Amino acid sequence: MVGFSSLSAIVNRLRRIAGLLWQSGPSSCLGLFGLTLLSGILPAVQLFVGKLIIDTVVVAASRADGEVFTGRAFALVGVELGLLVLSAAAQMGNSMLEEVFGEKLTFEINEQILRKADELELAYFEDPKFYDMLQRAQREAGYRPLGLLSQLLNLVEGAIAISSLAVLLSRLGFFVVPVLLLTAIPLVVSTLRFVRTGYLLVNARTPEARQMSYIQSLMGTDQAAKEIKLFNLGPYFIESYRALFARVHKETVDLALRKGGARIASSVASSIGYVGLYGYLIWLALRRLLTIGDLTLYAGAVLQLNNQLQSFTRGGASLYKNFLYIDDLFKFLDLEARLPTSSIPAAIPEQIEQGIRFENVSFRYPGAERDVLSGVSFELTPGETVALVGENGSGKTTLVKLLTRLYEPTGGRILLDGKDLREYDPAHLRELIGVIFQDFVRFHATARDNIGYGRVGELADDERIETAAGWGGADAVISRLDKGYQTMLGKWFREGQDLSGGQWQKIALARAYMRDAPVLVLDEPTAALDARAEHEVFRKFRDLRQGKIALLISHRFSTVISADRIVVLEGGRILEQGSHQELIARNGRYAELFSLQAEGYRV
Ligand SMILES: Nc1ncnc2c1ncn2[C@@H]1O[C@H](COP(=O)(O)OP(=O)(O)OP(=O)(O)O)[C@@H](O)[C@H]1O
Repeated sequence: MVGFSSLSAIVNRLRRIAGLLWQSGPSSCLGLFGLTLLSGILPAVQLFVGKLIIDTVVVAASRADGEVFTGRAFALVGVELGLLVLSAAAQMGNSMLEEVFGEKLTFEINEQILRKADELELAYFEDPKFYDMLQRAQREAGYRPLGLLSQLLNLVEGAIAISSLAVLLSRLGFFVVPVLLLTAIPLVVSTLRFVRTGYLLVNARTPEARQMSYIQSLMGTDQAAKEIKLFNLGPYFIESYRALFARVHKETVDLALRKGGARIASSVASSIGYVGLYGYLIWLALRRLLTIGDLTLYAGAVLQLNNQLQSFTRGGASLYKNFLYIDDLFKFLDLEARLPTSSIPAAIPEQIEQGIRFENVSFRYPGAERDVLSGVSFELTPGETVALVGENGSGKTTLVKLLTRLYEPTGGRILLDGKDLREYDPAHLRELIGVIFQDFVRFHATARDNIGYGRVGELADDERIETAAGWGGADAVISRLDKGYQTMLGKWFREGQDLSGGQWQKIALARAYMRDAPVLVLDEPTAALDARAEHEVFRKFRDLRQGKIALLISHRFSTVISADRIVVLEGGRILEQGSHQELIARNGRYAELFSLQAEGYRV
């Protein structure tokens, strides 16, 4: 069967699920189990008391000393009432516990998903297959575990009820239970088969489901709303949504029709068994081999057993279904971080002495067909500002991703003070680097937190946050906000205030400075800033970079000029490097790009 190659795999899964349930609430688990046992036994006990009542009534009516029996009959009715109340209380307790426990369980699993997403490296987040897995895991976390739990309990309850009814019916004849079991087989087989088909279908169309949720999120958030309205894209996206739905819906209809047909056929088979046994009971009663009480008892028991078998099958199928789906969750939770790291990481240097050296570094994105960096060698020394320039797609940002160990070079190595970056703990290494990416994040959080996230351990340090804001030029932006640093930024949450592109960039820059790290990486840090703000940012940057390693990526030559050294990348290779004057004198690609830009300013 899908996903379960062996019995040991099933046992493993069961153990894992049991562990999850237990971890989420041991007392709830025990409570649910106890109530389930009770609910399982009660139907057979009720039937049996029912039989005793009828037999007692018959005796009371037919004998002279019937009064004794009448009292007994009423006492039994009292017992029956008690059983009914107990059964209702058990069911109520069960559903209450399930509701409360289910929420806790869902939370536990969602938290595990978040932890896993945090642990996995960037490469996963750039792979569509990862999103399929994540989508499946998140979809399942909401209700599968609870479904699984309640089905497991229902099944236990059903098994107890079936066994107790089987014991009752075995008094009638050894063949009764086997007949009912045999006629239930078609139902079991077809139900399990369709569960598997349904699962395969849902999994196969995860990409379509993701495309649909992408359209939903596009049309449901502020980021895209502007362009969607301006380009009148709404009807187009809605039409795409419809087309995707039509594709998946057709398959759903086909499956439902096939499922319906098979269900009718298997129901006929199980009805034949039930009706046959019912006829047999009538025949026994007519031959006075059964009392009226017996007839009522056995007829009820046959009917109940038949129903129980059907719901047991359906419950088993749902359990199997949840088992399959929950396997997707476990597959996601079992993903392993791919970054090779040393088991005994090297100590991060207190102060960087020699600097960072790229040695013949090559890189190819996972699944890509060509290298985006090849044979890149250059150095970054403390106290020096290096600017990376190059046309779009030449590999500048990729170099930063390698430096920050968001990716691993596919060839060559990067050394920090003579040691390969792989020898350091990635989290510790990243603490050395303050970085702003060109696609920085606009956190829908307070201005204070937006900056403080740069060093989350210092989130309570207002002074540090304000200093970083000053360095990034965000202080002036924040002073104009209604609630200053406490202002919620972005429009998603209550009282949120949105900022302009340049203002957001200043906040992100402050976040990078919050680190006060020995390595500063600024990838297009001023792309959204006006000329005055840009000038100010670089004036401050010159003061701040003292003694630090600073790597600057920019298309603006006004920014690049001030760097100590400029490295020109083209097609993933270093074309030339040197100071601005040296490169201009060389009259190569840098000089060409520089004069192109300078020409743009001439009138
Ligand atoms: N996650 C990715 N997966 C596959 N290819 C990628 C990925 N990110 C970037 N690339 C490719 O790698 C190349 C280098 O991209 P990179 O972002 O490093 O360029 P860049 O020099 O920073 O460009 P820009 O000046 O436009 O910011 C490009 O051809 C790009 O298509």
